[in-house]
Amino acid sequence: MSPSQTLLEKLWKAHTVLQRDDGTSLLWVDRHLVHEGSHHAFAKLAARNQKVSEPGLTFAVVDHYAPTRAGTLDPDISRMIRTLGDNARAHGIQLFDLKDPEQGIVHVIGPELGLTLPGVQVNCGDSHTSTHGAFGALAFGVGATEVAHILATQTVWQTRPRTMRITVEGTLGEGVTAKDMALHWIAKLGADGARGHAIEYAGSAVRNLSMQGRMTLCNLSIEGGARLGLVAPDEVTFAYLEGRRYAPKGDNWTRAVEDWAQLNSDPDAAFDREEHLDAKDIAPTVTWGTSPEEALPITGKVPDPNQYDASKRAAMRASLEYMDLTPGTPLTSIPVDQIFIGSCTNGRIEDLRMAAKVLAGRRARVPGLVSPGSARIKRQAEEEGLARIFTEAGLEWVAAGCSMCVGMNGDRVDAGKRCASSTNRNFKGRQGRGSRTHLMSPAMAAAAAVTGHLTDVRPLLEGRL
Ligand SMILES: CC(C)[C@H](C(=O)O)[C@@H](O)C(=O)O
Ligand code: SF4
Repeated sequence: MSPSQTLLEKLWKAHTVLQRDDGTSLLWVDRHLVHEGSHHAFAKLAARNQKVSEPGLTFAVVDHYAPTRAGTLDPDISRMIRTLGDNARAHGIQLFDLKDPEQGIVHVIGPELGLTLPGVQVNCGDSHTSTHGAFGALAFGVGATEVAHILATQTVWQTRPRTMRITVEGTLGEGVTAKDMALHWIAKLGADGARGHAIEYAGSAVRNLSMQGRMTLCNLSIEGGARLGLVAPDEVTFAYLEGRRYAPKGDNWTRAVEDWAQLNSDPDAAFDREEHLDAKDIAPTVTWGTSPEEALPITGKVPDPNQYDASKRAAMRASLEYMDLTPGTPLTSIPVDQIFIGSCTNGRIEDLRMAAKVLAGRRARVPGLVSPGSARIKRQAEEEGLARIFTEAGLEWVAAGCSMCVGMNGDRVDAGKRCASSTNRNFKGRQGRGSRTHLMSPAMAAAAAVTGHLTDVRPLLEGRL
């Protein structure tokens, strides 16, 4: 009998083509996803006169620069989009461009198309590739040099991360979501709390999450310093994938599900680290600073650096200054200028449903943008009447893409403005030079839209506000 293994160890072994003496493994890549940022890698390939070795396993997606409104494109933006298309056509790669009915953010459409499956290795030149781990896929972001290596060989050299398990037991309260679970653990362990580790999420609170919630959780693994996130596949995973365009069909489906059901950590497998959380301790959480770890329950106050460890004070003061916040201010008194709902973190149908539940029959006091994660989600939200709820509330309903998560397509937050955002990064200038970002769930962003300041969504959901 082989010794007990964690899910990561099983996946790693299954993809190892060869191992170097220093412990680095050459891994086989089953799905290589490329977005506009791949142009450096394609240029490297061209300079060496190399071809893409597995064009059938490579998929190109326009997302970072995707315009979300009609109108003339900035020449630099259209050049980025055109370059991706040219590279895809030159190498015979399937392209999901702006006109494709399946267009969207790479980490949203991979799962929607059934390209992301349990047990496969997914790589992309993008840190939030960790999202796909929600399916029990070995999925991690790589840099430009590695993208070129994968294009040329369909393999990547990688050191195996250490293993870590975060177990969350219990039931999340009303209005508390996977986003809050993620911000909660990152606040507790720190933005590099999981550095060098692959996190497997387990426990009843994780099992009870939908695939959308699991994707949100795995997406944010990176913001806590982890290399990747994983959730062992189960019935919820299989139900999500069945019938998807690239998912196995017929007998292959039946056989695949039998195999996938084996993809879990053995009961007595040892992890390098274990963390345990209780779902009932998790409140709707918002960030107040410029790192995802600078997060607190919405019922809290802007922290006073003097009450924290000396090693933290300088960074906290810098965050407070950038965010223009005073210690002791209740978080719910912080006014916002605008809101954004979207991104690969929280731009899926369930996220939009939650936000719409808060906004239904209400008016937003501040402007805001709602950008679905994909064209498919956009159609679904329109059919379900969610889009109408957003526009009737006074928010702008736009096309799919990374949009205001990173502002590369021109959807930016102006300098000095404060945005309640369903995204994953609140770094200085992330949503535009001088912009101030408060991260939260889509429901919480919707609540902030209704009141014009950071707000606990729970009374709104209960109809008490
Ligand atoms: C532009 C891209 C490479 C980047 C990433 O790696 O994640 C972006 O998607 C982000 O979220 O910051
Ligand atoms: S939506 Fe944001 S986090 Fe996700 S890939 Fe795009 S820029 Fe990165």
